[in-house]
Amino acid sequence: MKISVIGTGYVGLVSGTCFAQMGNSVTCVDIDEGKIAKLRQGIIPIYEPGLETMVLENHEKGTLAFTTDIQEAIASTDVAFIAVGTPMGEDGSADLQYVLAVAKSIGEHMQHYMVVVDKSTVPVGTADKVKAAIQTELDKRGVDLEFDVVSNPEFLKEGAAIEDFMHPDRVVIGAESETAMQVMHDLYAPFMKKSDRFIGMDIKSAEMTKYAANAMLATKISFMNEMANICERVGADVNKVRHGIGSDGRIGYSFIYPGCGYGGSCFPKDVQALAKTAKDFGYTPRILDAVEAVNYDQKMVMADKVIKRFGEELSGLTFAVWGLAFKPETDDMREASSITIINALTTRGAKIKAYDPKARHEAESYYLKGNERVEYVDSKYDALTGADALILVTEWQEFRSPDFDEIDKRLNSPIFFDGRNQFDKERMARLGFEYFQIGV
Ligand SMILES: NC(=O)C1=CN([C@@H]2O[C@H](COP(=O)(O)OP(=O)(O)OC[C@H]3O[C@@H](n4cnc5c(N)ncnc54)[C@H](O)[C@@H]3O)[C@@H](O)[C@H]2O)C=CC1
Ligand SMILES: O=C(O)[C@H]1O[C@H](OP(=O)(O)OP(=O)(O)OC[C@H]2O[C@@H](n3ccc(=O)[nH]c3=O)[C@H](O)[C@@H]2O)[C@H](O)[C@@H](O)[C@@H]1O
Repeated sequence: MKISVIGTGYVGLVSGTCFAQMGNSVTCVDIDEGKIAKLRQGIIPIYEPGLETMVLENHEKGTLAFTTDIQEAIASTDVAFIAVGTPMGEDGSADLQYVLAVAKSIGEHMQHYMVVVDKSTVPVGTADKVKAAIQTELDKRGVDLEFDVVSNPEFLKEGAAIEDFMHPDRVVIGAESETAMQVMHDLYAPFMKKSDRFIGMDIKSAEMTKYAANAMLATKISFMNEMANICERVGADVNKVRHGIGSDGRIGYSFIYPGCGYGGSCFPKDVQALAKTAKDFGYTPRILDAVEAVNYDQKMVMADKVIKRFGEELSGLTFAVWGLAFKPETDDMREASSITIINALTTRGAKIKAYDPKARHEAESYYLKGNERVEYVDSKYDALTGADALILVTEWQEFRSPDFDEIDKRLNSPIFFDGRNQFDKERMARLGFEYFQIGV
């Protein structure tokens, strides 16, 4: 099939590349000229395992093209995906301006029947708005063209995006017409050779499915963080409790890791957007509000432990921070807990020596830009030299079996704050560390 993917970010670039990998002819469109110029030169603007090789291969083969010209891209397109951002607006709702701008452009340039697929995460009812925006432009042009708008929420995780897209748990499609449903089934069939995991439904339910999935996952995390905070106060160990409850198949082990809060571009904004939708429709979403409130506080838990140990005034102290990205295997720092922790400590006068395998550029150029108390270093051990304690924020694999002698040697004293509960507290005590975890 001939496919256009409009919006070449984490979702658009991964989706477009995976569709090309399956033999489709794909054009990725973006308004960011710098991004498109880089991609044309074979420079991948984000870090995502496995993505670079696949982009380069398909770009060379001619199955994956990049452009800023939406008119050219959709001229011969069967299916156009909208994969632009839906950031959080000031009142918590999803900002649809980018989605509707793309819909308008599609209406301005469409030449034949097309399936327009909304892959961005959007509130229930957005497909109707997309349809109306396209129709308005067609009416202005005085042309009578048929098109279908379909909802196809994306469930990939950053850091495992290629794997998730190539082997999806499910493909959810909300469509009104049989033709569109069939087109989407044909497009995704190669990704579901083992078993058909295609779930067709009405559009509103598909839109809602995306928010329900993210809200459920965020709820599991906030629930577990709340259990951790209770464990800590009553003298229990949340790591043992996690094992104890995860073994129940009804609960399961996934997404019950306590930590210093969830970040990323999706859970924080999607939980709040769903809560806003609920309120707009007259329902008070008590669970969603609590999930968000627990997470807001959780991002401060590690900084609070540092403050409790060293005092409110941190001038003259230096802390090594391992991990800046919101999770391992990505350079994405949107809503990362590291931002809250670092800002809380530097506001109290501390200096930070930070190391992240991939997110340094994002931190330096955007998310911690201007914070002159942060120094970036090129290795995890360099961060420790002369520091008063180590704070682990993101559990990259290279932090899992560190050389504890080296940590001990380089730190002023062996004090370790572990925001992702990576180590056994008895072992850390034997190694001579003053070791702080979450929920223990
Ligand atoms: N990042 C993730 O892991 C996931 C994101 N999503 C959802 O997918 C959507 C996209 O998210 P990301 O890929 O993270 O966003 P992103 O911010 O990485 O990328 C969005 C891209 O759209 C481009 N864009 C904006 N307006 C445009 C226009 N009029 N024409 C062409 N390009 C335009 C931007 O320049 C940017 O490159 C969001 O709704 C998000 O909630 C869904 C599942 C996973
Ligand atoms: O809509 C989206 O954008 C995506 O949001 C999440 O994916 P992502 O944000 O990339 O990463 P996750 O692996 O879900 O992690 C999110 C945050 O939760 C935290 N987390 C995760 C799991 C856990 O047990 N505990 C925990 O604190 C992570 O550290 C991270 O900060 C969902 O997992 C995807 O299915 C969804 O498509």
